[in-house]
Amino acid sequence: MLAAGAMEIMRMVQTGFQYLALLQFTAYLMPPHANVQSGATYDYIIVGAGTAGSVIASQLTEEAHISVLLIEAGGDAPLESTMPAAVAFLKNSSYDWNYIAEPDLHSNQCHRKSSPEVILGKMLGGSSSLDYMVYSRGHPTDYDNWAKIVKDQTWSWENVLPYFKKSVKVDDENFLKSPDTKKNYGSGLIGLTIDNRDYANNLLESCSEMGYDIVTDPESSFGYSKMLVSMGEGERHGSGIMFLKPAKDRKNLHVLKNTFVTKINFDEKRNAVGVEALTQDGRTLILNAKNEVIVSAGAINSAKLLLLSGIGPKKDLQSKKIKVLSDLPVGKNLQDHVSVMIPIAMETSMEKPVDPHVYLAPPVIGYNALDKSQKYPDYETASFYAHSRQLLYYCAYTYAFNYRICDDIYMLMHGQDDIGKMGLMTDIIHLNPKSRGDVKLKSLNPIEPPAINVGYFTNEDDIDDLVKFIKEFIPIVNTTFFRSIEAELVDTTSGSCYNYEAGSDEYWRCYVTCVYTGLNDYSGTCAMGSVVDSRLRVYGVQKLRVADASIMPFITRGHTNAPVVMIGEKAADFVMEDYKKKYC
Ligand SMILES: Cc1cc2nc3c(=O)[nH]c(=O)nc-3n(C[C@H](O)[C@H](O)[C@H](O)COP(=O)(O)OP(=O)(O)OC[C@H]3O[C@@H](n4cnc5c(N)ncnc54)[C@H](O)[C@@H]3O)c2cc1C
Repeated sequence: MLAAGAMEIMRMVQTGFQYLALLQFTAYLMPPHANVQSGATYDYIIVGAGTAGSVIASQLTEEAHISVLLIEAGGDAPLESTMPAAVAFLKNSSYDWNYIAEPDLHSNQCHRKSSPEVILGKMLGGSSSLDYMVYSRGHPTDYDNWAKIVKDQTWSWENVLPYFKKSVKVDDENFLKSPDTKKNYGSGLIGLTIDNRDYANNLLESCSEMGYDIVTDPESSFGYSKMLVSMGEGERHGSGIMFLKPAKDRKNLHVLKNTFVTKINFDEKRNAVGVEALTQDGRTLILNAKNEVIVSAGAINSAKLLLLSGIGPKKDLQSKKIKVLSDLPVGKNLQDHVSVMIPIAMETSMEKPVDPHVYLAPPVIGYNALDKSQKYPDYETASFYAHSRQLLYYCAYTYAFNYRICDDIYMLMHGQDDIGKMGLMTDIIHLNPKSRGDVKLKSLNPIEPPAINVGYFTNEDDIDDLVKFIKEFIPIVNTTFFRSIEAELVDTTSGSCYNYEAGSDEYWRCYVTCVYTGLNDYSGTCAMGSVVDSRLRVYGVQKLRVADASIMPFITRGHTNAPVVMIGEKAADFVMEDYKKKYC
């Protein structure tokens, strides 16, 4: 069992990292743990020091007279979270919430478990400390659609673009000189790096041969390019370090680490007045917010906390005997991107030593639509060159497919000699899935994980769409470069789809429901327009905002980290504007 061996190695490396964490290499990059007593009062309490929470805390504490308590269930982000090549190791560690979803419709076919893993960062920086760092903003129409939902222009593309620009910088003269970068980048804290390794050029030539545009800026609506990743000087630029490091010595920022918020407290007029939290050593703290509580616990845990606090669907809350403060569809509308892997076996090549400061594999990204006259893309291709041995790790560990499938892929990719082969692994990603899941409470015990129904393929149109996207992509193996190296598509289903004629729609439908993966871009559970208004205030109560991936009414046509940073920046502005109206 090759894949089982690869998993053992992954676990051993993780154990090594656990020991390294005892040395606290990253502590100097983050704010210290605050000494906070039960009963203490702050101007604002932020729940979750993740992607959005770190941005908001950093922006609010720029005003020295505003006190902020930032409460995070995890601790400091560890050394491996800063190293781009170690990106995969944090999954299933103590820095992940390690949630398991309810069984879904198809996972039992080719995955090791019949329930998908739900990966979420549990540390300063949250999921931005363990994500794959692909920088993408989504398409302008995403935000114009959000604006339509709330019937005002607060979230139109025109009004979110300045916030995207504000948080990032690109130190690459050639990239910025190109006409299609459209002056879309600013001089913010998060560095962005274009991976310029030559490997990618052959694939880009093949895309051009297929008639697709080659662009410099992956943020162009359509086209294929080298990937932009949230990295600077060879290190991950996640929200935790990039936003909290500059704020770490501020006297008005108090960070409670390893502390789990269990409930939002309200007064009799439904004003949020603070939270209850559980410390690592089992103490319960009652903490007060003079102005507001801001929930930034991510799409799964924000929904859970609101439900525990009496904000959610009346019927569900009453069935759990929770007093209903506001009857809202909290937890509904859960969305994620789903991808299907397409490996292509390529030329023989030597493995290169791993450099921890280089992105794990040279990547190419493409945005495409079946209808070429359409203004927005409906699928993305994220392609990585990797050695067959690396692919074994992706298959078994990252994608959690069953060992039989991973062993077969490895044998097909690796070939007969000891050197092994390079492969091109492409994730075909549905950018606008119709399927929806939900988050519900399993019990009243706040420590117990919620019931997460990821909902993949509950709308079968998503399967049909993916079949069409795959069929449009795979002729790439017939382009000049891939023909010259005798590249071959690898059947990853390990016999599961042999009942169907290879290449038929039925075959590809079987393929899709075998080797799909959710991308952990969870969003939509406290959606704007149904749970929060366009200034992210929760309907039916006062002094409570939600600001994180949960507020997206529709998932963006790209990945979700950059949009969440933008949401954090905008939320901080809303809070400051309201503060100034009240006090200035
Ligand atoms: C494995 C993986 C790979 C990804 N790859 C990419 C990518 O390449 N590109 C991209 O753009 N996006 C990617 N994403 C998605 C992106 O990282 C997330 O959408 C985004 O970071 C979510 O931000 P957030 O603020 O909503 O939540 P988070 O960043 O998850 O922050 C929530 C924080 O709240 C804390 N918290 C939760 N509950 C409580 C509580 N009760 N009390 C106290 N604290 C609490 C959590 O510990 C966490 O720190 C990936 C995600 C994952 C998991």
